[in-house]
Amino acid sequence: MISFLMRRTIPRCRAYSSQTTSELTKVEVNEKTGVAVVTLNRPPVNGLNVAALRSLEKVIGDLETNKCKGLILSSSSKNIFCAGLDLTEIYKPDQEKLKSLWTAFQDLWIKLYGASFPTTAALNGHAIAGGCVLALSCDYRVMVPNSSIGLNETELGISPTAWIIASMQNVLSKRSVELALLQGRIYKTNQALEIGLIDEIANDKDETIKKCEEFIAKYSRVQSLAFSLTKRELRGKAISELTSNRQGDLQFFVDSINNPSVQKFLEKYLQSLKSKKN
Ligand SMILES: CCCCC/C=C\CCC/C=C/CC(=O)SCCNC(=O)CCNC(=O)[C@H](O)C(C)(C)COP(=O)(O)OP(=O)(O)OC[C@H]1O[C@@H](n2cnc3c(N)ncnc32)[C@H](O)[C@@H]1OP(=O)(O)O
Repeated sequence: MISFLMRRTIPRCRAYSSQTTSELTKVEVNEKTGVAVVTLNRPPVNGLNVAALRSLEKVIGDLETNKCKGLILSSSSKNIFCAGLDLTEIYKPDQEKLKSLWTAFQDLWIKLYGASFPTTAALNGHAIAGGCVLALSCDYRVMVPNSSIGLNETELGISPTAWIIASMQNVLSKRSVELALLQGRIYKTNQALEIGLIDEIANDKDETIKKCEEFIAKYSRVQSLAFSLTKRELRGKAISELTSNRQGDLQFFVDSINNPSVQKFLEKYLQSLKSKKN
């Protein structure tokens, strides 16, 4: 359990206190503001396996319980926010693990997209596929230059499900969503800003966090209850639709991944990622 001790006398530079929940997700809470920096920590690329997804979900649940004032989602990697689902878990998958993976991703999205407090993504690097979904689930995105963000699922041979489309529609124009998803397009930082996929550019990781703090501070005069009820009104439909069709959504994912042409693509894709270094 994360405890929130408000010691207003703590100097600014020492305000964040480390409260590690698990090695996979580090949590630091600013004791002055009640804002939590949650850092994804699964090197090398923060690939999302079941443990990483569950760890982040638990942290968000704890932050809800403790009436967190805001969340800044960050990464311990130098140049990668999150490379999406762990590809090694979806290539030649164990069927039970595959189901657990998608169920954990659904659970995490429901908590993050529906969080009752302001949420931000401090994108200190690439945010691809599932990594982009995490960013889209937040209320605000700040990214460093020369990074990439987008949903490349159609390139992988699969189609995004309704709740993922809803997350993108929440942020982009209808036209931009169509282009982004149908082309499986990955955007560079400046292109992402142009279409509204991110909200701001920052020079480095520290500045992404500072800009996220500034965004969250804008809510200091907003009543928490009014904030959460309004957010629920705005986002509740997409969440209810997934909640009432979790099994169908899971089956769609499992069938998509088990499709032989998707497996064939994944084999080549993984090889191409590995051979980049040679
Ligand atoms: C599949 C889906 C679903 C159906 C449902 C529909 C919609 C769902 C939408 C949300 C769901 C999304 C599913 C996914 O998230 S699938 C994951 C897709 N991710 C990617 O395509 C990203 C692939 N990675 C990259 O493009 C690059 O690695 C990078 C992130 C740009 C970073 O580049 P770089 O800094 O050059 O690092 P490397 O490429 O050398 O990578 C280092 C190391 O990490 C391995 N790796 C990279 N990505 C993954 C990954 N996602 N999972 C597991 N491992 C990964 C890479 O192979 C290298 O390994 P070695 O060091 O051993 O060579």
